Amino acid sequence: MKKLNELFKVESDIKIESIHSDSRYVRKDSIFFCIEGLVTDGHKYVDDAIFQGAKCIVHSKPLRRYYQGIVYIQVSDVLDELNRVADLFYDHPSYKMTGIGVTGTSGKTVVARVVARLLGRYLKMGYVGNNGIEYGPTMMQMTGTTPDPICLHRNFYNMVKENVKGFTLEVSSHGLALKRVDSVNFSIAVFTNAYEEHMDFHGTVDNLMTSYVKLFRLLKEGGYAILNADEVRFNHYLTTNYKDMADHAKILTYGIHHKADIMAREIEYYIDHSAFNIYIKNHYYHVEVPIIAPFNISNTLAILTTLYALEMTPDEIVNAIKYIQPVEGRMEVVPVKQHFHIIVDYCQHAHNFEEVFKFVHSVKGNGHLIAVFGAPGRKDIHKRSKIGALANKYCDYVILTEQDERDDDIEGICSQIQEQIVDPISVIITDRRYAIQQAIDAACPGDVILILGKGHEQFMTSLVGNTPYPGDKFIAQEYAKKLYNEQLEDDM
Ligand SMILES: CC(=O)N[C@H]1[C@@H](OP(=O)(O)OP(=O)(O)OC[C@H]2O[C@@H](n3ccc(=O)[nH]c3=O)[C@H](O)[C@@H]2O)O[C@H](CO)[C@@H](O)[C@@H]1O[C@H](C)C(=O)N[C@@H](C)C(=O)N[C@H](CCC(=O)O)C(=O)O
Ligand SMILES: Nc1ncnc2c1ncn2[C@@H]1O[C@H](COP(=O)(O)OP(=O)(O)OP(=O)(O)O)[C@@H](O)[C@H]1O
Ligand SMILES: N[C@H](CCC[C@H](N)C(=O)O)C(=O)O
Repeated sequence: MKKLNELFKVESDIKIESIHSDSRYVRKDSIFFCIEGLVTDGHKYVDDAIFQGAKCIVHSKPLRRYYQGIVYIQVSDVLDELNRVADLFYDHPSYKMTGIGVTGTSGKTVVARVVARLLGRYLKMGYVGNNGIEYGPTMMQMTGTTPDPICLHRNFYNMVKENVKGFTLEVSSHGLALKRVDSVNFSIAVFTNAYEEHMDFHGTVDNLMTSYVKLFRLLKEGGYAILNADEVRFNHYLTTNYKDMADHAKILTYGIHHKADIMAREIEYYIDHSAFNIYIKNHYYHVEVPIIAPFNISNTLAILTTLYALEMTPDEIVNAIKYIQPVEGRMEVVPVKQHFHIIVDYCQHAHNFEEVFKFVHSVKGNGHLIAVFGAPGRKDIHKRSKIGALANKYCDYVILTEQDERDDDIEGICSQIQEQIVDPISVIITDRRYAIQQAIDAACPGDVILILGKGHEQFMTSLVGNTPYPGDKFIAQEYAKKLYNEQLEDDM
């Protein structure tokens, strides 16, 4: 809690209990920040906020009415002010911890989650990202990736109270563009990869790249920039658009194909693990990880390079590799007793589908590839035909199903995907649970079932909002177990 005159240059010393940018959550004795959004404008909700108990309004446009007893503060950029005040209100919490930001199109969750878990073996760590917010006993689900500054600093404040020493934060390109992390102190910034995605929001590749570069500008003086040597295009963009980065940050690189500080070579891929030689500066080791697919080797290198930046020795890093486990819903192999494989993955973009299909195709031997997936409603509609064409190229059987329908139409979405599927047998089973069960019923020894798109998520977004969903892994595992036991009984 702070007095208003500790947050702004004003006379009023009223005690501020909380800060908000959404009028629907405003509480008594609070500050309301009016944000101009893409859908609506926070300036419209000032009266609601005051009715709910706001005592101070921070705005950029003239307001319709001004009430007695309310402090109005007009600024040129409310988001900048929100960042400054959120950080100050919560006592600069991110400066009291080691902040590790992870950005890029794909792999943020894997890298941020595993780094937090590996470091969590030595000290208290926090994690904020697509799989939720986690520190000490706190575990919250989230629907997005990077929260707004108020949510971030409130959670950082609670982390400091819990004696958390460091955090990993997934920083989306949206989060960077919409100034969600402008007031966060980052000691390490990690880059995974850049694909031409989210164009509906960014408009151009240039805008997307500019967003990613911003994380490196936010690095504290002398912090570490961890770059993927295989991402030649982004590295070029970064060095031409942030020319003096090397004067402010220490740079470390990782790579599978290009020369880097930390490299993986002689990689062997299997359906349930990978083996490779790792080169850390002038040290060399042979390692095995229960992590699958080429992109996850790249993620593993990003993770290990982060440990290196935190001054772990090569021997300590190699020891830490033993504790790497797959992240929930990210190329997660579902343990079943049958002789087929089930993998759950959080494919979001067409390029994710391509890489996952390609990988499974290359390791599955003579088995069939059975895929269960759909596409979300009202989002990236061009993706539908692309993933249909990819399924046509790589799969043997395809079951199209629901995935976050919103106010769209599942049958319609599935049909748009199905139009591109000519060779493999494809069916539409809109009930996702039944679709997964059908795939398991159809599987023979050696086959691989890929259940894509929902990953770890335990909700389904429909017209009425999020409704509970047990999760792809749970449904698959339970059904495979039931089937196995029934077969055992039949055989007896
Ligand atoms: C494009 C985007 O990021 N939009 C976010 C943004 O919405 P917006 O700017 O359109 O806000 P708005 O709905 O127009 O409202 C404007 C302001 O009025 C306020 N308001 C609104 C209604 C009301 O009754 N009272 C009120 O005060 C809102 O709280 C807001 O401050 O601010 C909202 C409030 O914080 C977010 O909920 C919303 O995220 C939406 C749900 C979203 O889908 N975001 C996605 C695209 C996103 O950010 N995804 C990335 C990950 C992407 C990836 O890598 O896959 C992420 O980091 O989550
Ligand atoms: N390094 C990578 N390169 C390409 N694809 C990847 C990489 N890592 C993961 N993927 C694919 O992207 C999916 C999402 O991975 P992850 O959740 O780690 O990414 P993210 O950056 O957090 O994505 P989002 O912003 O959509 O939540 C995985 O399920 C996998 O299919
Ligand atoms: N199952 C979710 C995924 C959200 C992915 C998130 N990264 C984003 O796009 O904001 C949906 O399709 O709505």
